[in-house]
Amino acid sequence: MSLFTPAQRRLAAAIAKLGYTNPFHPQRIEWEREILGEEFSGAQAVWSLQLAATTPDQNHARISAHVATLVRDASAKLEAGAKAEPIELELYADAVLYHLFDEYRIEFQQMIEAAHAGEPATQVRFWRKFRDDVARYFTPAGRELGIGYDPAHMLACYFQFRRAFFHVYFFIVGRSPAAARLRSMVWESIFTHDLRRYQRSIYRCLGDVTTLITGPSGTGKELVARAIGLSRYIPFDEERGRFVEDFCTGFHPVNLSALSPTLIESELFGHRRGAFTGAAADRVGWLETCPAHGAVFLDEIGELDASIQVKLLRVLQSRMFQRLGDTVERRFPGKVIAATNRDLVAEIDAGRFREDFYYRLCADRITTPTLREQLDESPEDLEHLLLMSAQRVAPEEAESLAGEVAAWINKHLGPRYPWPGNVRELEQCFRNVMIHGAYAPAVAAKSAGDEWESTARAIRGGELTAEELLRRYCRIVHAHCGSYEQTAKRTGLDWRTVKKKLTE
Ligand SMILES: Nc1ncnc2c1ncn2[C@@H]1O[C@H](COP(=O)(O)OP(=O)(O)OP(=O)(O)O)[C@@H](O)[C@H]1O
Repeated sequence: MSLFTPAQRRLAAAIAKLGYTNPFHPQRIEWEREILGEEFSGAQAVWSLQLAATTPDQNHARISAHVATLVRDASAKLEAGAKAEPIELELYADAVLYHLFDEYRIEFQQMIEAAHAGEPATQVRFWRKFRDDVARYFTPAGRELGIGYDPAHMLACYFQFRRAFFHVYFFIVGRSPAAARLRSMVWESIFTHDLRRYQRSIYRCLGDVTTLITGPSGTGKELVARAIGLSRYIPFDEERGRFVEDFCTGFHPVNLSALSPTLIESELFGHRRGAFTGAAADRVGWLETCPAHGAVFLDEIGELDASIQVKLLRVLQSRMFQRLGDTVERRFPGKVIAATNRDLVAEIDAGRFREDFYYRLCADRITTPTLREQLDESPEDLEHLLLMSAQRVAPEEAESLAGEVAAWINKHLGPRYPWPGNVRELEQCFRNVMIHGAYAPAVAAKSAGDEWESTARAIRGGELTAEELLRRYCRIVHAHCGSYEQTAKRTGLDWRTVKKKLTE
């Protein structure tokens, strides 16, 4: 007896693909469409938070119902003693994994929300039930099917997927392809592009890989770092029925530009009493307190003193460090996430950033898009982001408040305003308009806007030479991107040419 009907087999094959797809990649929508055929509804190109949505996403609920029926039918056959081909068992296992993830979605979500409200997120009350469910599907009527599975690892992976989804979906807002690419990149940074391989083996070592986030100020680099840091794999201890660490306590941001070199060293490496003037007692640094499954976030890494770059290079290379004034070798067990709005390539060129250090940082790179870039692709994101701000302060009248601020922006700043301070500036603009009924942009912002207006006028009048046009275009793009590297990428020029155009 075959485990599936031909239609079920097709469904199981599609589910196996959907279950392992990056949920923030447009491919996911294609699989959903393939599975649901005429039942598919909606035309969203990418999956993003619908702040003003009145109807929930129906596709997911429909697929879940199909998978539940498929799993129920197949497991009943297996319980009745049906034999299945290895390929069928593989498809069955994938469908069960998808189904169980769905079944426990709410429990995981509740754990995450409770953790954000201050409760420890280690104890798993539903562990025994989960383990029994897994056994029921994978050893029907006590029969070994030969499907290799470890319920504790499954639980750890499920919790990680749920956390990653939560931190990426609910916090990185925007419907533009640029925002979608960012969410997709963050997901890859957590799970790689091959989720099966990640679950099999890579989950053990991804903490050794440093993530470097670059992008202009106010574009969400810390948001991205937090999403990655709070979504690390945390093993589940089945003896004690709890996760070995609390994910909420595993993210340590250190703003390197706010501290003197000595303080940075002391914050990161710790010190011994008397190591420097003012070191009255021993101090344990972040590299030492960071849990094995946590992360230290080094913000503004481009500002780091050369002598500390050397020390950190050693940590990234060998994972070993010493407290200031101490000779004992200690091990850093966590992950490093670094961010900068500086153009590190230009910094290397200027002799301010070590090349060898850069190559230790750049194994996993993520670039955050400017707000202008997002609005160029999806102008309605302005209102969407304003809605996010409005919901924080006045949820009951968020839509009208966001609409009012959007109208003010369109009237007074115009739809082409460059937003040099990015989403952070938009948030400040929102507050200013809400409080004072107006917002005055900074001088730099105005001049970037003026540059655009005067260039547009000159183009319309056919007044510019090709040289001057390129120079001005580079200046406008640079005002949006904030770095030579990004400007070069956007314009297709070499970054040295960009630099020359900007300084001519
Ligand atoms: N895509 C986004 N979705 C939602 N909020 C965002 C997004 N990008 C930025 N923000 C918000 O903008 C503000 C600034 O973000 P964040 O501090 O992460 O920026 P940053 O790039 O680290 O800035 P800096 O380089 O100045 O440290 C935060 O309130 C953050 O929540």
